[in-house]
Amino acid sequence: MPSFIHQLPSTPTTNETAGEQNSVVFDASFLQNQCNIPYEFIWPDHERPCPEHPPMLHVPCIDLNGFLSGDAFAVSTTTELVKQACLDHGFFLVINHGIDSNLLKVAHKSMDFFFGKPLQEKQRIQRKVGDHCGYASSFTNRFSSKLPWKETLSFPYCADVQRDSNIVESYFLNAMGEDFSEFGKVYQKYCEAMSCLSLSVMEILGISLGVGPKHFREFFEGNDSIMRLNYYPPCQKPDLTLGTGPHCDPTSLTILHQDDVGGLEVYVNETWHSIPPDPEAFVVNIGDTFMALSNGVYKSCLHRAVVNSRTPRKSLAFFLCPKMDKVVSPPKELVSYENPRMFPDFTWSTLLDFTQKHYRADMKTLDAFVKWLRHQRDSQDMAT
Ligand SMILES: C=C1C[C@]23C[C@H]1CC[C@H]2[C@]1(C)CCC[C@@](C)(C(=O)O)[C@H]1[C@@H]3C(=O)O
Ligand SMILES: O=C(O)CCC(=O)C(=O)O
Ligand SMILES: [Fe+2]
Repeated sequence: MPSFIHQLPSTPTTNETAGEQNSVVFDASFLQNQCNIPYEFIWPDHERPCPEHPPMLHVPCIDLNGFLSGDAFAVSTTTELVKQACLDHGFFLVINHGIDSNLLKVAHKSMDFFFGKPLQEKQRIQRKVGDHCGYASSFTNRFSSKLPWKETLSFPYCADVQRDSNIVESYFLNAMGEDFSEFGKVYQKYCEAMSCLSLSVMEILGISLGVGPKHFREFFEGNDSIMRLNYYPPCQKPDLTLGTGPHCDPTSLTILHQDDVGGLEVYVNETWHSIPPDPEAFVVNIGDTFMALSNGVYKSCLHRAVVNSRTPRKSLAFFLCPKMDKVVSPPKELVSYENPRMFPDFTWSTLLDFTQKHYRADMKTLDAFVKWLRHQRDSQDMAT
Protein backbone atom coordinates (compact mmCIF):
# COMPACT_ATOMS: atom_id res chain seq x y z
CA MET A 1 0.00 0.00 0.00
CA PRO A 2 1.66 3.32 -1.10
CA SER A 3 2.81 5.41 1.85
CA PHE A 4 0.50 8.33 1.05
CA ILE A 5 -2.52 6.06 1.41
CA HIS A 6 -3.97 5.95 4.92
CA GLN A 7 -5.41 2.53 5.66
CA LEU A 8 -8.53 3.36 7.63
CA PRO A 9 -10.56 0.96 9.74
CA SER A 10 -13.02 -0.75 7.46
CA THR A 11 -16.41 0.90 7.42
CA PRO A 12 -18.67 -1.94 6.28
CA THR A 13 -21.57 -0.62 4.25
CA THR A 14 -24.32 -2.31 2.26
CA ASN A 15 -22.92 -1.65 -1.20
CA GLU A 16 -19.21 -2.41 -0.86
CA THR A 17 -18.01 -5.36 -2.87
CA ALA A 18 -15.97 -8.04 -1.04
CA GLY A 19 -12.71 -6.40 -2.14
CA GLU A 20 -13.77 -2.97 -0.83
CA GLN A 21 -13.58 -3.74 2.87
CA ASN A 22 -11.12 -0.90 3.61
CA SER A 23 -11.60 2.72 2.63
CA VAL A 24 -8.42 4.43 1.47
CA VAL A 25 -8.15 8.20 1.21
CA PHE A 26 -5.61 10.67 -0.07
CA ASP A 27 -4.24 12.77 2.79
CA ALA A 28 -3.42 16.11 1.17
CA SER A 29 -1.97 17.54 4.38
CA PHE A 30 0.48 14.59 4.50
CA LEU A 31 1.38 14.71 0.79
CA GLN A 32 1.98 18.45 0.65
CA ASN A 33 4.96 18.07 2.99
CA GLN A 34 6.72 15.55 0.74
CA CYS A 35 9.27 16.92 -1.75
CA ASN A 36 7.96 14.63 -4.53
CA ILE A 37 4.49 13.42 -5.43
CA PRO A 38 3.59 9.70 -5.63
CA TYR A 39 3.87 8.25 -9.14
CA GLU A 40 0.10 7.53 -9.18
CA PHE A 41 -0.46 11.30 -9.46
CA ILE A 42 2.00 11.81 -12.31
CA TRP A 43 0.20 12.12 -15.66
CA PRO A 44 1.65 11.06 -19.05
CA ASP A 45 3.76 13.75 -20.77
CA HIS A 46 1.13 14.51 -23.43
CA GLU A 47 -1.57 15.18 -20.82
CA ARG A 48 0.45 17.35 -18.42
CA PRO A 49 -0.23 21.09 -18.06
CA CYS A 50 1.27 23.38 -20.72
CA PRO A 51 4.74 24.65 -19.77
CA GLU A 52 3.63 28.22 -20.59
CA HIS A 53 0.43 29.81 -19.33
CA PRO A 54 -2.14 29.00 -22.07
CA PRO A 55 -3.85 31.75 -24.11
CA MET A 56 -7.16 33.05 -22.80
CA LEU A 57 -10.35 31.73 -24.43
CA HIS A 58 -12.65 34.61 -25.40
CA VAL A 59 -16.07 33.26 -24.49
CA PRO A 60 -19.27 35.27 -24.98
CA CYS A 61 -20.77 36.91 -21.90
CA ILE A 62 -24.55 36.48 -21.65
CA ASP A 63 -26.53 39.18 -19.83
CA LEU A 64 -29.28 37.03 -18.34
CA ASN A 65 -31.25 39.99 -16.99
CA GLY A 66 -31.44 41.37 -20.52
CA PHE A 67 -32.75 38.07 -21.88
CA LEU A 68 -35.32 37.69 -19.10
CA SER A 69 -36.58 41.26 -19.69
CA GLY A 70 -38.07 39.92 -22.93
CA ASP A 71 -36.63 42.83 -24.92
CA ALA A 72 -36.54 41.51 -28.53
CA PHE A 73 -33.04 42.82 -29.27
CA ALA A 74 -31.63 41.39 -26.01
CA VAL A 75 -33.28 38.01 -26.67
CA SER A 76 -31.94 37.76 -30.21
CA THR A 77 -28.43 38.95 -29.23
CA THR A 78 -28.31 36.46 -26.35
CA THR A 79 -29.51 33.48 -28.36
CA GLU A 80 -27.16 34.31 -31.24
CA LEU A 81 -24.14 34.55 -28.91
CA VAL A 82 -25.05 31.25 -27.19
CA LYS A 83 -25.60 29.52 -30.53
CA GLN A 84 -22.18 30.55 -31.85
CA ALA A 85 -20.45 29.55 -28.60
CA CYS A 86 -22.17 26.13 -28.56
CA LEU A 87 -21.28 25.49 -32.20
CA ASP A 88 -17.66 26.48 -31.48
CA HIS A 89 -16.80 25.02 -28.05
CA GLY A 90 -19.85 24.82 -25.78
CA PHE A 91 -18.66 27.37 -23.19
CA PHE A 92 -20.08 30.81 -22.32
CA LEU A 93 -20.30 33.14 -19.29
CA VAL A 94 -23.50 34.31 -17.61
CA ILE A 95 -23.60 37.68 -15.80
CA ASN A 96 -26.46 39.70 -14.27
CA HIS A 97 -27.75 36.28 -13.20
CA GLY A 98 -29.58 37.50 -10.09
CA ILE A 99 -27.89 35.02 -7.74
CA ASP A 100 -27.51 36.60 -4.28
CA SER A 101 -23.83 37.55 -3.78
CA ASN A 102 -24.06 36.63 -0.08
CA LEU A 103 -25.25 33.14 -1.02
CA LEU A 104 -22.23 32.81 -3.31
CA LYS A 105 -19.90 34.05 -0.58
CA VAL A 106 -21.26 31.64 2.07
CA ALA A 107 -21.20 28.76 -0.43
CA HIS A 108 -17.46 29.31 -0.91
CA LYS A 109 -16.89 29.82 2.82
CA SER A 110 -18.73 26.60 3.63
CA MET A 111 -16.28 24.69 1.44
CA ASP A 112 -13.46 25.80 3.77
CA PHE A 113 -15.59 24.60 6.70
CA PHE A 114 -15.83 21.09 5.23
CA PHE A 115 -12.48 20.56 3.51
CA GLY A 116 -10.62 22.01 6.51
CA LYS A 117 -12.03 19.18 8.67
CA PRO A 118 -9.77 16.32 9.81
CA LEU A 119 -9.64 13.45 7.36
CA GLN A 120 -11.52 11.08 9.67
CA GLU A 121 -14.47 13.49 9.85
CA LYS A 122 -14.62 13.93 6.07
CA GLN A 123 -14.37 10.16 5.80
CA ARG A 124 -17.75 9.87 7.60
CA ILE A 125 -19.40 10.83 4.30
CA GLN A 126 -16.97 8.88 2.08
CA ARG A 127 -18.25 8.15 -1.44
CA LYS A 128 -19.16 4.47 -1.67
CA VAL A 129 -18.06 2.26 -4.57
CA GLY A 130 -20.37 2.79 -7.55
CA ASP A 131 -22.11 5.80 -6.00
CA HIS A 132 -21.72 9.34 -7.33
CA CYS A 133 -22.30 11.11 -4.02
CA GLY A 134 -20.11 11.64 -0.97
CA TYR A 135 -16.55 12.66 -0.18
CA ALA A 136 -13.80 11.46 -2.50
CA SER A 137 -10.11 12.14 -2.14
CA SER A 138 -8.44 11.88 -5.54
CA PHE A 139 -10.38 8.62 -6.07
CA THR A 140 -7.53 6.55 -4.66
CA ASN A 141 -9.91 3.61 -4.19
CA ARG A 142 -11.38 4.10 -7.64
CA PHE A 143 -8.53 4.58 -10.09
CA SER A 144 -5.00 3.17 -9.99
CA SER A 145 -3.21 5.78 -12.13
CA LYS A 146 -3.53 9.38 -13.37
CA LEU A 147 -5.01 10.30 -9.99
CA PRO A 148 -6.43 13.84 -9.86
CA TRP A 149 -4.95 16.19 -7.26
CA LYS A 150 -8.20 17.12 -5.58
CA GLU A 151 -10.77 16.33 -2.95
CA THR A 152 -14.44 16.45 -3.91
CA LEU A 153 -17.78 16.45 -2.09
CA SER A 154 -20.74 15.54 -4.33
CA PHE A 155 -24.39 15.41 -3.36
CA PRO A 156 -27.81 15.02 -4.99
CA TYR A 157 -30.31 17.79 -5.73
CA CYS A 158 -33.93 17.05 -6.65
CA ALA A 159 -35.95 19.89 -8.17
CA ASP A 160 -39.25 18.03 -7.84
CA VAL A 161 -40.60 19.45 -4.58
CA GLN A 162 -43.38 16.82 -4.57
CA ARG A 163 -40.71 14.13 -4.33
CA ASP A 164 -38.23 15.79 -2.01
CA SER A 165 -38.26 19.51 -1.18
CA ASN A 166 -35.21 19.43 1.10
CA ILE A 167 -32.96 16.67 -0.22
CA VAL A 168 -29.67 18.52 0.32
CA GLU A 169 -30.38 19.48 3.93
CA SER A 170 -31.57 15.95 4.75
CA TYR A 171 -28.54 14.40 3.05
CA PHE A 172 -26.11 16.22 5.31
CA LEU A 173 -28.21 15.91 8.47
CA ASN A 174 -28.38 12.13 7.99
CA ALA A 175 -24.70 11.75 7.10
CA MET A 176 -23.06 14.31 9.36
CA GLY A 177 -25.58 15.22 12.08
CA GLU A 178 -26.87 18.51 13.51
CA ASP A 179 -23.46 20.27 13.17
CA PHE A 180 -24.07 20.24 9.41
CA SER A 181 -27.61 21.66 9.56
CA GLU A 182 -26.51 25.18 8.50
CA PHE A 183 -24.13 23.68 5.90
CA GLY A 184 -27.00 21.72 4.36
CA LYS A 185 -29.28 24.79 4.35
CA VAL A 186 -26.65 26.82 2.44
CA TYR A 187 -26.30 24.26 -0.34
CA GLN A 188 -30.05 23.57 -0.47
CA LYS A 189 -30.53 27.27 -1.28
CA TYR A 190 -27.53 27.27 -3.63
CA CYS A 191 -28.83 24.28 -5.61
CA GLU A 192 -32.33 25.80 -5.84
CA ALA A 193 -30.75 28.95 -7.31
CA MET A 194 -28.64 26.87 -9.74
CA SER A 195 -31.65 24.87 -10.89
CA CYS A 196 -33.59 28.08 -11.56
CA LEU A 197 -30.63 29.54 -13.48
CA SER A 198 -30.24 26.31 -15.47
CA LEU A 199 -33.88 26.41 -16.61
CA SER A 200 -33.40 29.99 -17.89
CA VAL A 201 -30.34 28.82 -19.83
CA MET A 202 -32.42 25.94 -21.23
CA GLU A 203 -34.87 28.51 -22.61
CA ILE A 204 -32.00 30.26 -24.40
CA LEU A 205 -30.67 26.94 -25.76
CA GLY A 206 -34.16 25.96 -26.96
CA ILE A 207 -34.67 29.24 -28.84
CA SER A 208 -31.12 29.07 -30.29
CA LEU A 209 -31.86 25.56 -31.65
CA GLY A 210 -35.21 26.62 -33.11
CA VAL A 211 -37.35 24.43 -30.84
CA GLY A 212 -38.70 27.29 -28.69
CA PRO A 213 -38.15 28.27 -25.01
CA LYS A 214 -40.35 25.59 -23.47
CA HIS A 215 -39.01 22.32 -24.90
CA PHE A 216 -35.83 21.89 -22.85
CA ARG A 217 -37.14 23.92 -19.91
CA GLU A 218 -39.95 21.40 -19.43
CA PHE A 219 -37.58 18.48 -20.05
CA PHE A 220 -35.48 19.58 -17.03
CA GLU A 221 -38.25 20.92 -14.75
CA GLY A 222 -38.02 17.97 -12.34
CA ASN A 223 -34.26 17.53 -12.63
CA ASP A 224 -32.22 15.04 -10.56
CA SER A 225 -29.00 17.02 -10.53
CA ILE A 226 -25.59 16.65 -8.91
CA MET A 227 -23.79 19.34 -6.93
CA ARG A 228 -20.04 18.96 -6.65
CA LEU A 229 -17.57 20.94 -4.51
CA ASN A 230 -14.03 20.75 -5.91
CA TYR A 231 -11.12 21.44 -3.56
CA TYR A 232 -7.65 21.47 -5.14
CA PRO A 233 -4.85 21.56 -2.51
CA PRO A 234 -1.59 23.26 -3.51
CA CYS A 235 0.82 20.79 -5.15
CA GLN A 236 4.60 20.87 -4.97
CA LYS A 237 4.83 19.51 -8.55
CA PRO A 238 1.91 21.23 -10.36
CA ASP A 239 3.51 20.62 -13.76
CA LEU A 240 3.35 16.82 -13.34
CA THR A 241 -0.27 16.36 -12.29
CA LEU A 242 -3.83 17.59 -12.92
CA GLY A 243 -6.60 18.71 -10.57
CA THR A 244 -9.25 17.27 -12.91
CA GLY A 245 -8.20 15.32 -15.97
CA PRO A 246 -9.26 16.10 -19.56
CA HIS A 247 -12.94 15.25 -19.98
CA CYS A 248 -16.31 16.23 -21.36
CA ASP A 249 -19.01 16.41 -18.68
CA PRO A 250 -21.34 13.42 -19.20
CA THR A 251 -24.18 15.52 -17.73
CA SER A 252 -26.42 18.03 -19.56
CA LEU A 253 -25.35 21.50 -18.41
CA THR A 254 -22.64 22.59 -15.97
CA ILE A 255 -22.83 25.86 -14.05
CA LEU A 256 -19.43 26.50 -12.51
CA HIS A 257 -18.32 29.19 -10.10
CA GLN A 258 -14.55 29.46 -9.69
CA ASP A 259 -12.79 31.22 -6.83
CA ASP A 260 -10.19 33.86 -7.76
CA VAL A 261 -7.27 31.44 -8.26
CA GLY A 262 -7.74 30.25 -11.85
CA GLY A 263 -7.02 26.83 -13.34
CA LEU A 264 -9.93 25.95 -15.67
CA GLU A 265 -8.73 25.13 -19.19
CA VAL A 266 -10.71 24.33 -22.36
CA TYR A 267 -9.39 22.52 -25.46
CA VAL A 268 -10.31 24.45 -28.60
CA ASN A 269 -8.67 24.26 -32.08
CA GLU A 270 -6.15 21.73 -30.75
CA THR A 271 -4.89 24.17 -28.11
CA TRP A 272 -5.53 24.46 -24.39
CA HIS A 273 -7.01 27.84 -23.42
CA SER A 274 -7.66 29.29 -19.97
CA ILE A 275 -10.95 30.77 -18.77
CA PRO A 276 -9.82 33.27 -16.12
CA PRO A 277 -11.95 33.64 -12.97
CA ASP A 278 -14.61 36.34 -12.80
CA PRO A 279 -16.45 36.45 -9.44
CA GLU A 280 -19.46 38.12 -11.11
CA ALA A 281 -19.85 35.38 -13.71
CA PHE A 282 -20.82 31.72 -13.89
CA VAL A 283 -19.02 29.58 -16.47
CA VAL A 284 -21.61 27.48 -18.31
CA ASN A 285 -20.88 24.54 -20.58
CA ILE A 286 -23.00 21.91 -22.24
CA GLY A 287 -22.30 18.24 -21.55
CA ASP A 288 -22.62 14.93 -23.38
CA THR A 289 -26.28 14.44 -22.49
CA PHE A 290 -27.24 17.81 -23.99
CA MET A 291 -25.11 17.03 -27.05
CA ALA A 292 -27.31 13.92 -27.51
CA LEU A 293 -30.48 16.00 -26.89
CA SER A 294 -29.37 18.39 -29.64
CA ASN A 295 -28.71 15.41 -31.94
CA GLY A 296 -25.04 16.39 -32.05
CA VAL A 297 -25.68 19.96 -33.28
CA TYR A 298 -24.07 21.39 -30.12
CA LYS A 299 -20.79 19.90 -28.94
CA SER A 300 -19.80 18.88 -25.44
CA CYS A 301 -16.30 20.27 -24.96
CA LEU A 302 -13.03 18.92 -23.60
CA HIS A 303 -11.80 20.71 -20.49
CA ARG A 304 -9.62 20.15 -17.42
CA ALA A 305 -8.36 21.87 -14.25
CA VAL A 306 -4.71 22.51 -13.41
CA VAL A 307 -3.32 23.09 -9.91
CA ASN A 308 -0.57 25.35 -8.52
CA SER A 309 2.10 25.22 -5.82
CA ARG A 310 1.03 28.31 -3.91
CA THR A 311 -2.60 28.24 -2.88
CA PRO A 312 -5.65 25.96 -2.77
CA ARG A 313 -8.25 26.41 -5.51
CA LYS A 314 -12.01 25.84 -5.13
CA SER A 315 -14.83 25.54 -7.63
CA LEU A 316 -18.54 24.85 -7.25
CA ALA A 317 -19.98 22.78 -10.11
CA PHE A 318 -23.75 22.30 -10.49
CA PHE A 319 -24.39 19.47 -12.97
CA LEU A 320 -27.92 19.70 -14.41
CA CYS A 321 -29.26 16.21 -15.11
CA PRO A 322 -32.73 15.03 -16.23
CA LYS A 323 -34.88 12.87 -13.99
CA MET A 324 -33.16 9.49 -13.66
CA ASP A 325 -35.71 7.60 -15.78
CA LYS A 326 -36.16 10.35 -18.41
CA VAL A 327 -35.44 9.11 -21.95
CA VAL A 328 -32.81 11.26 -23.65
CA SER A 329 -34.06 11.74 -27.22
CA PRO A 330 -33.73 14.83 -29.46
CA PRO A 331 -36.83 16.81 -30.52
CA LYS A 332 -38.11 15.83 -33.97
CA GLU A 333 -37.18 19.30 -35.33
CA LEU A 334 -33.48 18.36 -34.94
CA VAL A 335 -33.71 15.06 -36.82
CA SER A 336 -33.87 14.97 -40.61
CA TYR A 337 -32.55 13.09 -43.64
CA GLU A 338 -29.54 15.45 -43.68
CA ASN A 339 -29.27 15.19 -39.87
CA PRO A 340 -30.08 11.56 -38.96
CA ARG A 341 -30.08 10.35 -35.36
CA MET A 342 -26.53 10.53 -33.98
CA PHE A 343 -27.15 8.62 -30.71
CA PRO A 344 -29.66 5.96 -29.60
CA ASP A 345 -32.26 6.75 -26.94
CA PHE A 346 -30.95 6.21 -23.40
CA THR A 347 -31.88 7.18 -19.84
CA TRP A 348 -29.65 9.47 -17.80
CA SER A 349 -29.46 6.90 -14.98
CA THR A 350 -27.92 4.37 -17.43
CA LEU A 351 -25.23 6.85 -18.52
CA LEU A 352 -24.57 7.91 -14.92
CA ASP A 353 -24.21 4.27 -13.87
CA PHE A 354 -21.82 3.70 -16.78
CA THR A 355 -19.54 6.51 -15.56
CA GLN A 356 -19.64 5.32 -11.96
CA LYS A 357 -19.27 1.57 -12.45
CA HIS A 358 -17.75 0.88 -15.86
CA TYR A 359 -15.92 3.85 -17.37
CA ARG A 360 -13.88 6.83 -16.17
CA ALA A 361 -15.42 9.83 -17.92
CA ASP A 362 -12.97 11.33 -20.42
CA MET A 363 -13.21 12.85 -23.93
CA LYS A 364 -14.77 9.72 -25.45
CA THR A 365 -17.38 8.80 -22.84
CA LEU A 366 -20.44 9.03 -25.11
CA ASP A 367 -18.88 6.91 -27.87
CA ALA A 368 -17.80 4.28 -25.33
CA PHE A 369 -21.25 4.40 -23.75
CA VAL A 370 -23.07 3.86 -27.07
CA LYS A 371 -20.84 0.86 -27.85
CA TRP A 372 -21.43 -0.56 -24.35
CA LEU A 373 -25.19 0.05 -24.63
CA ARG A 374 -25.38 -1.72 -28.00
CA HIS A 375 -23.44 -4.66 -26.57
CA GLN A 376 -25.78 -4.83 -23.57
CA ARG A 377 -28.87 -4.73 -25.79
CA ASP A 378 -27.43 -7.37 -28.20
CA SER A 379 -26.63 -9.69 -25.25
CA GLN A 380 -30.17 -9.26 -23.90
CA ASP A 381 -31.66 -9.99 -27.34
CA MET A 382 -29.54 -13.13 -27.62
CA ALA A 383 -30.59 -14.24 -24.13
CA THR A 384 -34.32 -14.03 -24.99
C1 LIG B 1 -21.56 12.51 -13.74
C2 LIG B 1 -20.38 12.95 -13.32
C3 LIG B 1 -19.13 12.15 -13.30
C4 LIG B 1 -18.06 13.20 -12.89
C5 LIG B 1 -18.85 14.16 -12.04
C6 LIG B 1 -20.11 14.35 -12.86
C7 LIG B 1 -19.76 15.24 -14.09
C8 LIG B 1 -18.24 15.30 -14.37
C9 LIG B 1 -17.55 13.93 -14.18
C10 LIG B 1 -16.01 13.99 -14.01
C11 LIG B 1 -15.59 15.25 -13.21
C12 LIG B 1 -15.24 13.97 -15.34
C13 LIG B 1 -13.72 13.78 -15.11
C14 LIG B 1 -13.46 12.45 -14.36
C15 LIG B 1 -14.23 12.37 -13.01
C16 LIG B 1 -14.01 10.94 -12.45
C17 LIG B 1 -13.59 13.32 -11.98
O1 LIG B 1 -12.42 13.72 -12.14
O2 LIG B 1 -14.24 13.65 -10.97
C18 LIG B 1 -15.73 12.64 -13.29
C19 LIG B 1 -16.78 12.65 -12.17
C20 LIG B 1 -17.00 11.29 -11.51
O3 LIG B 1 -17.13 10.25 -12.20
O4 LIG B 1 -17.02 11.29 -10.25
O1 LIG C 1 -12.67 22.98 -11.23
C1 LIG C 1 -12.85 23.33 -12.41
O2 LIG C 1 -12.54 24.47 -12.83
C2 LIG C 1 -13.45 22.35 -13.42
C3 LIG C 1 -13.98 21.09 -12.76
C4 LIG C 1 -14.74 20.24 -13.76
O3 LIG C 1 -14.59 20.34 -14.97
C5 LIG C 1 -15.68 19.24 -13.24
O4 LIG C 1 -15.76 19.07 -11.99
O5 LIG C 1 -16.37 18.61 -14.12
FE1 LIG D 1 -16.11 19.21 -16.07
